[in-house]
Amino acid sequence: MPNAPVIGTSRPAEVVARENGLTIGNARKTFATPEGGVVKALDGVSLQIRDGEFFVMLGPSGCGKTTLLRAIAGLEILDSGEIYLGRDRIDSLPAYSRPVNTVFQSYALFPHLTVADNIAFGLQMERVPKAEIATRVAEMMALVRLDGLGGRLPSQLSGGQQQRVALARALAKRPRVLLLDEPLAALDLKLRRGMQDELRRLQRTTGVTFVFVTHDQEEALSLGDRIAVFSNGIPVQVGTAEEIYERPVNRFVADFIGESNFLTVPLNDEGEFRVADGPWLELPEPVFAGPDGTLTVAVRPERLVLDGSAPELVRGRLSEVVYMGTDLHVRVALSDGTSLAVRVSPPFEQLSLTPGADVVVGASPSHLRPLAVEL
Ligand SMILES: Nc1ncnc2c1ncn2[C@@H]1O[C@H](COP(=O)(O)OP(=O)(O)OP(=O)(O)O)[C@@H](O)[C@H]1O
Repeated sequence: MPNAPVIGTSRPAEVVARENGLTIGNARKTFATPEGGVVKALDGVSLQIRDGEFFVMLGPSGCGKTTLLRAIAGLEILDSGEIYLGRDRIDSLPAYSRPVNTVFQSYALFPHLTVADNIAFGLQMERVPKAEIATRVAEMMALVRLDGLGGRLPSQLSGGQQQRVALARALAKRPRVLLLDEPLAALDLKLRRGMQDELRRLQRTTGVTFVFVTHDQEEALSLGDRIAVFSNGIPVQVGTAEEIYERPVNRFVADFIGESNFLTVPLNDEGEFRVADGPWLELPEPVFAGPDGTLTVAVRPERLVLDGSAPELVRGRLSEVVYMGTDLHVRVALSDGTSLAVRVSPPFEQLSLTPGADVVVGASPSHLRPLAVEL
């Protein structure tokens, strides 16, 4: 009965997950520092990256992103943990026999080889037949829009074009996973934005799984199907750009991605909170208060309003109003001495927002994010 429905599965979820994508299980890596100390670069990382996904690893400098990328590539050996590609365990394979390829920030092109020869290099090493190499090089040059530049040396190309050669070279071997370590960091802002569009297009066209490391949160939000935010050697949150921006799991994520107001608020017996001398409000979701009876609520400046269009959060006095063209950056001083950042979008002319004016700050409950107490 080939078409009989399959009802349920007795296989554990992790076994099913491992059949596809890239699975990292409890990866640990420490380094001895020259000063005689020890750094935990990876402190028990578990991640499931899906086939054909644009996956971004984001975090501040030193949080372990590059170490994990290098471990996937085989350039770093884990102290413990496992890496699977589909059902195959790859963490004990030498780098050259893993079906992954890496693009570095430095491009690492061969300066004495032409663009076409740079792209062909890996294929020649694998003894791919000549005719096949020629076809694939032409295909790759078209893919990264470098037609006509095959005879040039890297030094005769712009930074953006060199980066395209590096991408073409890495994709020519048709890896299952392409690892990208801050590949756009050396480009100026405008070129960088252009290359981000290009990378998304390349990823969609080829269907290759991209694992992309960056410390630039805007880049991460614009590129990633999903993003892992790293801190101190572990991913603290994994989710879509929207999930991470709108529902950060803790203060670190709320602070690292975008801008947030962090309000320390008391909680009463009814489970309500208030900001400074504002009205008592219901919590949008139940959260435990810290030992001192307070909790932290995060709210984005652009989610606060001054025009009465959302329920009152607190009253205050404008202490600063900065005109930024597309919006106003405003600070509101509260009775308890704290100050709130608020972004006001146009039209703001009727609101008569001048320093010293009394204002009512409003917020919809769904935009208030109580943060779990960090133990
Ligand atoms: N070969 C090494 N020897 C000693 N310490 C290392 C080595 N490689 C990395 N580290 C340390 O391990 C930690 C994680 O480094 P890693 O390069 O993975 O961070 P990162 O998040 O990629 O940072 P960046 O964005 O600055 O590259 C850092 O504290 C770093 O100093």
